[in-house]
Amino acid sequence: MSASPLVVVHRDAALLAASVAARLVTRLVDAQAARGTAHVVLTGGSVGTAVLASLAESPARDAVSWPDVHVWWGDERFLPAGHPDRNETQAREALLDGLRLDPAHVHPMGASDQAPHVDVDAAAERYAEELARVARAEGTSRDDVPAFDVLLLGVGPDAHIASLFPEMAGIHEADRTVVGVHGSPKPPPLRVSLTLPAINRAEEVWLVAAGAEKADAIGLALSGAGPVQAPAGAAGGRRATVWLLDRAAAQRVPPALIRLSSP
Ligand SMILES: O=C(O)[C@H](O)[C@@H](O)[C@H](O)[C@H](O)COP(=O)(O)O
Repeated sequence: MSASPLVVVHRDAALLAASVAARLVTRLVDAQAARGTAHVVLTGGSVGTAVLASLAESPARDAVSWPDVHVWWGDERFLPAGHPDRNETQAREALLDGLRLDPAHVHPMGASDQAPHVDVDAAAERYAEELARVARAEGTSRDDVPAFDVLLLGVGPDAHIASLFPEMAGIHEADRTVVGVHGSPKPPPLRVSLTLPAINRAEEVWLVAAGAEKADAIGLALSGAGPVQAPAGAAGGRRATVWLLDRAAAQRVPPALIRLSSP
C-alpha cells in the first residue's frame, strides 16, 4: 500500500463530482498512453454515480479511448438484471450507455435472476473467475486481478467501503478476491463485493465522499482505526490513496493530512 493518504477537500458536493470526473479522465488517458488500455473499478452510491453523471457532461470525456477501457465494479447489489437499484443499472444510465465501450470490456457482477442455480456466493465465485481470466489474458504479474488503474470507493456513514462493513465477515477475508455478502446493513441484504486484498491491488484507490453524515466515519478511518472498525481506513492503492471529499465530509480529518482545500 502507498504511503500516507492524500486528502483533497472541495467546496461542495457538486464541485467534488466535477473534479473527480476530470481527474478520472486524466487518469484513464495517462493509463492508455502508457499501455493502450485502462481498467477502472466503479462504485455504487450517490456520490459515485454523481461522478459518472458529471463525466457524461464533460467534453473531456472524448479524450478517452473508451473501447479500450475495461469497466469493473467494486460491489453490486444482488438484484435482478436491470433492477433500478443495481449499481450497474445506475452507472449505465449515468454514463456508460452513452459511451462507445466494447461490451466485452464491461464486467458487471452477477444478477439474482442470472440462472436458477446462481446464488450470491456463486456470483462472487464467477466474478473472481472473470477477474482472473482477464488478468491472465493481460499477463498481469499476479494473475488473480487485472492491474486496476483506478478503483473508486464511496464511503458509508459507518466507514464501510464497497460492501465491506465493520465487524462483518467480508472485511476479514484475506485470500479470496470476491465475496458474497449476506445481511448487509445497507439494503439490499444480499451483495457481491471485492475484498480488501483485491481493492488494495489497484494502482490508485480513490475514496470519494460528501456530506456531514460521513465526517465521523472519515475522521475515524483517517485517525488510525483498524479495518474491522473502519474498513475505509484500510483501503489503499499500490501507488496512491486519495481521499476526495467535500468540506462537510472533511470536518474531522486530521488537518495535517489535508493537502489541498479548494476555496
Ligand atoms: O452499493 C453501494 O451502496 C455502494 O457501493 C456503497 O459502498 C456506497 O458507495 C456507500 O454506501 C456510499 O454511498 P453514498 O455515496 O450514497 O453515501
